[in-house]
Amino acid sequence: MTYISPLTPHQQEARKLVILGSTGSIGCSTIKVLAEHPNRFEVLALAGARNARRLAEQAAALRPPFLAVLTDEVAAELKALLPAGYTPAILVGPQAYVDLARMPEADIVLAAQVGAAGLPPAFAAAKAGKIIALANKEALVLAGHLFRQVCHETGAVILPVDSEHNALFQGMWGHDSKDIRRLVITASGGPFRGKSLEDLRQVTREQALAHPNWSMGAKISIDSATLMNKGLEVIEAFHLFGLPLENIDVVVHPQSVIHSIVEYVDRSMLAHMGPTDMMLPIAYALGWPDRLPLSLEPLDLVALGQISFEAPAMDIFPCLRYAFDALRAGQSFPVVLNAANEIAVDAFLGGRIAFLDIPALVERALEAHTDTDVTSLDAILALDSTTRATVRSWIGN
Ligand SMILES: NC(=O)C1=CN([C@@H]2O[C@H](COP(=O)(O)OP(=O)(O)OC[C@H]3O[C@@H](n4cnc5c(N)ncnc54)[C@H](OP(=O)(O)O)[C@@H]3O)[C@@H](O)[C@H]2O)C=CC1
Ligand SMILES: CC(=O)[C@@H](O)[C@H](O)COP(=O)(O)O
Ligand SMILES: [Mn+2]
Repeated sequence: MTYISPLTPHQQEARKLVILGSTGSIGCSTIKVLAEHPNRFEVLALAGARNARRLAEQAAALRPPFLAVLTDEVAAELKALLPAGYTPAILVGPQAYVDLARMPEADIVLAAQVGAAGLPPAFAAAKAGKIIALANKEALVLAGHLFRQVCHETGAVILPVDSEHNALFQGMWGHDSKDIRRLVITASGGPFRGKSLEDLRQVTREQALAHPNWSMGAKISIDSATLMNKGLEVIEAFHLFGLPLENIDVVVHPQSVIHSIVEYVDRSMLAHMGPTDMMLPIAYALGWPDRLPLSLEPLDLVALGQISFEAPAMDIFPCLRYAFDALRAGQSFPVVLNAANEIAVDAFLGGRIAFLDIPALVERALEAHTDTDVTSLDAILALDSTTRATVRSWIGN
């Protein structure tokens, strides 16, 4: 397995962090974790994209020497918002994220940008042999096969932040892979669990964004509503943990208090339970192999009363099935799946297509595709780009 840490336990020196996507939902939860452990971490860099105001607030509190944003306009806005006397270097554009991800001084890169834009920096961190606290699941969906090879070559370590994978990692830690029979990824079922296809024709953007248990960014919230999030997570688990796809299952667990389950060869199952708060997996990844205390409210089991499980309704939410199919069909299919999904989700959020057009566009893109070579980052990014253009042309924008 590629995720054995080179760090010694109970390391005393402050770990130097680069936080990519600091202005997002995961980024903000990360900053709350840091506030509870000010002496354990030193922030070298914070990177947002367009939210200059939030980045300025974070930077004013943490004073990192480097900041990054997507455009010159946002950089100018950011500069004007910084406190007097604090003059960090402000880097601009996609290359800035790559440069920060491979900074020699950095111990850990937290990769929390949304979408395929997160791939080049996460890949640069892997090539530079960093410890990567990975929230950006899309990076593994597109290039999991390349990460595996690069981590092996450079000694880079991927510590999963995605709650299910972090839970699985906790259940696998200390075990040889021959001890593990099956990984069971839990799914909330999203805001439309139990709905019929007829019901789904009518749903609005606001209904789709209203996740029953988690507060998250817009794109992943829509992915949860279509079950594409769970599909992406199956592909993520496949690459992270190296088990055959047949040994990875999904079960709907509407309460989202069991974050995932490891089944061992003797058929015992270890379920990871905890509050539905991303501070928990973030702190585990940043502190690993130590476990950092957090001031979260405990899970009140008596108040919770009951937990339940059911099979995912793949006939109503076919995106989950498309992800399994894409992984079986060949290495380039998940790239197409992801690109089509990103364009479709963006169009849905922009009011240009209906909810059920998301799975329809993904299916059409997969059907139109024949397997191509994706053995380099450039080839992956090229396929990502052409798929986006094709799906945009279908939508008509
Ligand atoms: N939120 C959650 O609870 C979970 C999230 N994840 C994964 O973590 C990642 C982040 O999710 P989340 O925090 O919810 O997303 P958000 O939309 O809340 O935040 C996205 C972050 O990425 C930045 N960003 C947006 N576009 C670009 C771009 N083109 N280039 C560089 N940076 C960009 C945003 O900057 P700005 O806002 O400044 O424009 C922001 O910092 C996703 O891959 C998601 O699947 C995984 C598990 C749980
Ligand atoms: C918090 C987290 O990790 C999300 O990926 C979450 O799992 C989304 O919920 P769903 O189970 O509804 O996709
Ligand atoms: Mn998840």
